[in-house]
Amino acid sequence: MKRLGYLGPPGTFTEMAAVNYLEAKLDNSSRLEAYIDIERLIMAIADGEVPAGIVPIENSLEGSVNITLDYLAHKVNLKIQAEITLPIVHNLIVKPGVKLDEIEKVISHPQALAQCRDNIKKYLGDTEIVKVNSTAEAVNQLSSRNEAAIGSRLAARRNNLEISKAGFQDESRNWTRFVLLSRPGVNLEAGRARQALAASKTSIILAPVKNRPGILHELLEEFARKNINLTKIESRPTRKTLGDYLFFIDFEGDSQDREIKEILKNLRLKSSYFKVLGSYARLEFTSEELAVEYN
Ligand SMILES: O=C(O)C(=O)C[C@]1(C(=O)O)C=C[C@@H](O)C=C1
Repeated sequence: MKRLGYLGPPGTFTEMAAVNYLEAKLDNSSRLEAYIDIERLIMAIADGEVPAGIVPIENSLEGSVNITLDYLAHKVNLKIQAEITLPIVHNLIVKPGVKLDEIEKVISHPQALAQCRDNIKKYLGDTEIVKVNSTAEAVNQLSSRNEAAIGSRLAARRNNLEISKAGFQDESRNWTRFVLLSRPGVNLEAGRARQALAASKTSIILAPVKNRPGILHELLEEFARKNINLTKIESRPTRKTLGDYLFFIDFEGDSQDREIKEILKNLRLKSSYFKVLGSYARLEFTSEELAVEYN
């Protein structure tokens, strides 16, 4: 692959996904390139500035990363080449020696702030909340004793900061799903890997032909009839009319399988918008399995 874009700067959880992905692929020659926000990274892949990139797409506490879904639906034609799932541990990070009652402002990425919503209230009350492009940007920005950032242990260590509270997310079990994106026609999954990386999941986006009773049921019945397990269904606005939706559907199986090809053909006939985002391998890491630990 040689160059792999990720949501940076160094110290983000997306960097952790990228490093662990390359390690699983036994790839020690690709260079990581940090992009400061998800929008810029996705456009850079689409424009051919970087051959591939890793972005967050869903979290177990806060749900979808909408910017990623919306760009994949409306702005670009990219393929998902792999899925990487990681456990996420957030930390409340401060200048050395700062006590909780000194903190007047908390800085982080909106997903991280949302994953820690209850604990922010519980420990910091009605503190000011500042949203930035990534958790690592928040940690890098921390400049006074009245501020705290939410981010990775690695980012705290790199900036010589202190962890005031580890495991600051509202539920101790917390995962984020990331996807590896590239332009169509690129096959990044060939080659060596620490584990078999066969395509085992497919993601599509569709809009039903007509908004009428039972249409969603009809579409989903295609999967039920062939005993195909759906792993996610999510709706996002079409951006045309209020009440019109695109459905993002993930399911188990490879779009090259005969049965799945047939399902996709039938769905396409019943859709006014239809896009296959790709069939891809899933890499799921537990904290023990992470080759590179950022948490
Ligand atoms: O800001 C980061 O560190 C990221 O990698 C982004 C991101 C996200 O957008 O979901 C990744 C993992 C966590 O869910 C929190 C933030």
